[in-house]
Amino acid sequence: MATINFGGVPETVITRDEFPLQKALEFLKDETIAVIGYGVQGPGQALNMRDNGFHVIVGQREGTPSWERAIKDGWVPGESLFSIEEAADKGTIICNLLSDAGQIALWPTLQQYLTPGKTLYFSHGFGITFNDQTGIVPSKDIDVILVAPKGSGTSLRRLFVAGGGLNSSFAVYQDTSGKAWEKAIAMGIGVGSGYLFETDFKKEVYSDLTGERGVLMGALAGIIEAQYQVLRQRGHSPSEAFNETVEELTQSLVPLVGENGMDWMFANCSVTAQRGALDWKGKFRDATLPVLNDLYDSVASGEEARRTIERGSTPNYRKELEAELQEVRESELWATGATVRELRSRSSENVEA
Ligand SMILES: NC(=O)c1ccc[n+]([C@@H]2O[C@H](COP(=O)([O-])OP(=O)(O)OC[C@H]3O[C@@H](n4cnc5c(N)ncnc54)[C@H](O)[C@@H]3O)[C@@H](O)[C@H]2O)c1
Ligand SMILES: CC(C)(O)[C@@H](O)C(=O)O
Ligand SMILES: [Mg+2]
Ligand SMILES: [Mg+2]
Repeated sequence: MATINFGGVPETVITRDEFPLQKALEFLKDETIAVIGYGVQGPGQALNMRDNGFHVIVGQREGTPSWERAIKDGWVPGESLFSIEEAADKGTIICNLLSDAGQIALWPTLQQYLTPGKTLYFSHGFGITFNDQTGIVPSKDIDVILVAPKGSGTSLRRLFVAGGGLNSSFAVYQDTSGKAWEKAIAMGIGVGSGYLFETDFKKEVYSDLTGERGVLMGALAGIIEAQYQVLRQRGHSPSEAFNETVEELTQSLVPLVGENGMDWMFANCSVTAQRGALDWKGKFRDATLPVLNDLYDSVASGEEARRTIERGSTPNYRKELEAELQEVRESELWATGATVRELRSRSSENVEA
């Protein structure tokens, strides 16, 4: 463990220096890690752990697109790819990576295989924190741990393949073995985390639901739509509106923020831009603070969980989602985006040629 100063606040984190992969492998050498669910996190975590040398099996519903994808990824039916029930039976660490709504439906099944001494692993505090709605109440004779990568499973895998790592939080909910804390860290290292910071199940789910509904996804998508609309209504072309709203954000300015911070991005723009952005930053913060507080209240009251469960449990959910995403994709804004991306790849081909 290392105590590191985060903007003046000391925090304890774990990196691969304090907990090397070899130590994680040694710690989990007798465990069979069963990754249940092969959606987005499932593949990222299962493949990273397999490549890191852990004993991993996958449990997924046969005949689904995810089952076929697992085969393409090298999981072998009957050897390392099983039905959910069989994998849960064989596994000693059961990674519950079904969708959060799917976890509710599958809980009565999964529960039967969580015999004393086994470990139940989550990548989200959702099921446990909102167990008045999910019914997920584990028995007292198992360890219950969490490792939550702070990003998409796709990024978790891409960064791992590129030799990097995605930061994750970790938490222990139940420690019956006396080893749950190290187990969680070893799993965190195994799935390819950069550094690990400790949390609890409730803080993980409150911050995660706020982040994805807020700046990371919901607010980002909303503010982009609003600015594009203003520019279009004031007579700007789709190219101009899209470039000034999205393309420059993703291709030029946000990478600079990621590389060296907000002030570095500001420092690399004109005085005109810096002055205006610094003047307007406060207005945007003040305008959105009440919305973000409403959002946090809605998370903390369980309302966001209720809506997620209600929508995510309908049999038509995937179809309805696809219709919503299609509407986004086919809007003028994002259709312009597709064309701009196309032109982007053409210009990089020209550079390579
Ligand atoms: N998507 C991410 O990158 C991400 C990031 C961090 C944490 N998480 C957490 O990881 C967990 C898994 O998320 P995900 O996005 O990979 O899930 P997902 O929505 O992609 O679903 C995962 C799998 O669950 C299966 N499934 C869903 N309902 C089912 C049911 N009723 N019966 C059987 N199988 C069912 C699906 O077939 C799919 O293979 C969740 O707790 C999520 O909050 C996800
Ligand atoms: C990738 C995210 C948004 O960080 C995750 O929280 C999710 O639910 O998919
Ligand atoms: Mg989330
Ligand atoms: Mg998240």
